[in-house]
Amino acid sequence: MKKDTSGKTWKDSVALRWVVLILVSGLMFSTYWFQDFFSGLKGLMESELGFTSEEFGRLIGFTTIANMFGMIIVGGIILDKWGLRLAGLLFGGLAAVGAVIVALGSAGFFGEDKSVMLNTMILGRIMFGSGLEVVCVVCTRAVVKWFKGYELALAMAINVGFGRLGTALGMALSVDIGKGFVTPAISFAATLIGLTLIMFLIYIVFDIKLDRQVKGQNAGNNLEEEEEEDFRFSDLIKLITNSSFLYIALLCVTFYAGVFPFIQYAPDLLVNKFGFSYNLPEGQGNFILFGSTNFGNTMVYVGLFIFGLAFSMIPSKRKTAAGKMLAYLVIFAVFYAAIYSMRDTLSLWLQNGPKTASLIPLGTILFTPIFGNYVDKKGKAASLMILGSFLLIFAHISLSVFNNVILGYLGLVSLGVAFSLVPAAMWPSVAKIVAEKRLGTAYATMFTLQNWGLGLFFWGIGAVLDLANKQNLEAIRAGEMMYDYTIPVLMLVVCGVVSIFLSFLLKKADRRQKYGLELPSGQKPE
Ligand SMILES: NCCCC[C@H](NC(=O)[C@@H](N)CC(=O)O)C(=O)O
Repeated sequence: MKKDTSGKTWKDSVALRWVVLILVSGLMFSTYWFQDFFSGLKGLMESELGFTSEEFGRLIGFTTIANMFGMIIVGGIILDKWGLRLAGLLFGGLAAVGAVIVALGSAGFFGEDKSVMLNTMILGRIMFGSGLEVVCVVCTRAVVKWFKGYELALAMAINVGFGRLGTALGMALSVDIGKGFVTPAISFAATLIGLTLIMFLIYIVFDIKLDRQVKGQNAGNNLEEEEEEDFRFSDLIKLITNSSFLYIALLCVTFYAGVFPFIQYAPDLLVNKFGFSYNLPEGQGNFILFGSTNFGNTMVYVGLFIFGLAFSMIPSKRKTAAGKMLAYLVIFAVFYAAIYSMRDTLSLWLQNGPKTASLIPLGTILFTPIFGNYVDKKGKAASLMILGSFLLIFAHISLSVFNNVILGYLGLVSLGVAFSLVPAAMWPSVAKIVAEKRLGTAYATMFTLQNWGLGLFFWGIGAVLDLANKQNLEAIRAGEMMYDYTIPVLMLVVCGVVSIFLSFLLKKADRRQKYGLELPSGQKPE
């Protein structure tokens, strides 16, 4: 093979970096899809499989169990020892096998008794959940490896954006994909993980090449290879005794416990509380599905939108003010035309529970990079976490105690904004508090704690829902009454209140410890 003597590596090429980002983000897309798509199927799981709300909650809650007891730490250690290629394959594979077991369990492959079906599906979800979180850490590491020194914050936001897209599409389309049945929707979601594992295999080829190039460069320049530090328990102790890290880790638990579990129940809440539907009227509103008459139009809009976006991203030095204005104009016009031409479809979508709820993660794809950019340029990360926690409280109050659909929409919007603000401010702040070589340990610790909150509320909302509606369960199952979601959602207000408290403590600790969380990226406190 010819030796590259240019001194450049594949990560110095913009095009190759973005190809790598797409290849790696595939696994984020499919695992987030599988994590969240059950939310659109809750009604169907009750009517087809006979699951209660508690059983639905148990099924999604158990996804976190292995992670609560150290699976992510084990994954982190394996990642340190074997590298991200093997760890990605191993944990991506585990997620895929778990997903297949869920699909087989739901089809009655292991037995048609309800408890056998539920337990085998739970087993599959536990395996899937163990893979999911380590996959998230592997993807973050891969993005850092290729984008450090380049567009790291943007790449991270886009990587999480792929995950959110998976969540949104999984929620919105699973009922249509299943065509009234649970198993086809699960099989589709499991197949997605398999397909994106193939994308990861292609990524491995790129990764091997980069490693060889870097090794060659280092040998040529007589440089030592940059060693990443392995996971150490002493690091963990150091981390949790750092008050800023402790507050941000606890905030990660309470904030995400108020969001991810809610998303699993949001479509069902909209159906039961505000009279939304689970299904669209026959043959209408599915413009996004392949083969529909509007598919061509949609693709034209998507193409133009990408063109505008790409043009606006050309560095300002190489672009005139008029060019910049033109790019924004293209984006705005395409957006307006798309919304206008899809108005009939959209009004149908806004009466459908899963599709309306999917707008929460969909909105974050746009807003997270915008807030991320604000944090990079202006700082104020701790203050934005306070604001995000406040919006979380507003969202849950307006979706629980009031019975007004407009307030309900406002609640969903503020939840979407909070879900963009806090992650955009939180994850770069962790990188300010923790030294880069300890970031792997920091993420693994935060995700482990986070899984305790998630597990509790994934299950807890379903269990409290059954409990609060105990007198009417028979009538609800017979379709004569609706679930009352007031108490389960009101519980989540507590998550918002504790989050505000923690973000204030974080801001105060940062003033003392001087990590510069309120300052723009790269600026250090005096
Ligand atoms: N660079 C870190 C990105 C984390 C994004 C964050 N994901 C999580 O918190 C995961 N533990 C959740 C999961 O995988 O289910 C997010 O905002 O999605």
